[in-house]
Amino acid sequence: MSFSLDAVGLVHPNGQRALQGVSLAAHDGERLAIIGPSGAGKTTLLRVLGAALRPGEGSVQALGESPWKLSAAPLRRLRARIGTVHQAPPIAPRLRVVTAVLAGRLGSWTTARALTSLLHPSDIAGAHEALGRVAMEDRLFDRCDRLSGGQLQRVGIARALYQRPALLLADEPVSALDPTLADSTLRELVAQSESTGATFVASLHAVDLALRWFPRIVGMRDGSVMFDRPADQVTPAMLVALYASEGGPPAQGIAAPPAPQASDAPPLRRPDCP
Ligand SMILES: Nc1ncnc2c1ncn2[C@@H]1O[C@H](COP(=O)(O)OP(=O)(O)OP(=O)(O)O)[C@@H](O)[C@H]1O
Repeated sequence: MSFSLDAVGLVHPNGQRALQGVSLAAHDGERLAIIGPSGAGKTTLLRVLGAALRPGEGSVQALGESPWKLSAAPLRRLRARIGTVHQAPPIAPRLRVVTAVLAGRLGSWTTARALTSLLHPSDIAGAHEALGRVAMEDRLFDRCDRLSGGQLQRVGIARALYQRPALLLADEPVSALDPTLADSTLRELVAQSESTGATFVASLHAVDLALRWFPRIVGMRDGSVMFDRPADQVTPAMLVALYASEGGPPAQGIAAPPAPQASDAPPLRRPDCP
C-alpha cells in the first residue's frame, strides 16, 4: 500500500472545516486524479498525504509509515521520499533555475552535499535533463524571478522529476500552462511515475485531462469523497452532481479520448536530451 487515509477530518486554524471522514487508499504505482469544485478540500487532502498537515481526526499512513508517530529525523526522511508539485511553486525569486531543480534532492542528501550543491550546482546534467522534459532546458541559468508563471510552474515540475519520489503529489500542476503544454507535461509526469513505479496523485480542475491521464478518479466536494471510480465509469451525471453549483463540469471531459500510455506517446523532448 502506498498510502491510506482512514476517516480523516481536518479543521483549519480559522475554524474552516476542509476534510470530513475521508477514507482513501492507493497501491504502489497507482495513478489517481482528485477533481471537484473550488474549496472541495483537494489541496488540503494533498497536504495531508504529503505529511505537511496533521489531521485532527482519523489516521494517515504514507509509504509504510505513520507520519505523525515519527520523530523529527524519520519524518524528514519520509518527506524526502514524497515529491510535491505546487500550483505556484515556493521558489526563492533570486534562485537560479538549476539550483531550484537540484533542490529536489536536498532532503535525501547529506547536509554537506546539500550546502555544496546550493553554492556550486553539481549535477548540472541531471537538472538539464529534467528541465528538457518540460521544454525549459534553455533557461538553466536564468533567475527564477525572470520567468513567467507557467515557466515557474514547469521548473517546479522539473524539480519533482529530478527528485524521483516514491509518492508524487501534484496540486493543479498544469494550471498555468497552455493546453498543448499541459497535456505534454502531464505525459512526462505519468511517464516518470510509470518508469519509477511511483504512486501519482494530482488535483485537477480540467476534467478532460483527469480522464485522459488517470485510470482512477476521486470526486471531492465539501471536504468529502463523493465518488472513487475507474475513469471509464465516471458518468456525465456524476460530474454534473459533483459540480452542481458551478453549472456543470469545467471542461468537455466526458468526451475525452481513451487514456494513452505515456510510453506510447512521443515525448516533448527526447528523454536523452543532453
Ligand atoms: N490555510 C488555510 N486556512 C484556513 N482555511 C483554509 C486554508 N486552506 C484552505 N482553507 C479552507 O479549506 C477549504 C478547502 O480548501 P482547499 O484549498 O483544500 O480546497 P481546494 O479543493 O483545493 O480548492 P481550489 O480548487 O479552489 O484550490 C476551503 O473552505 C478553504 O477556504
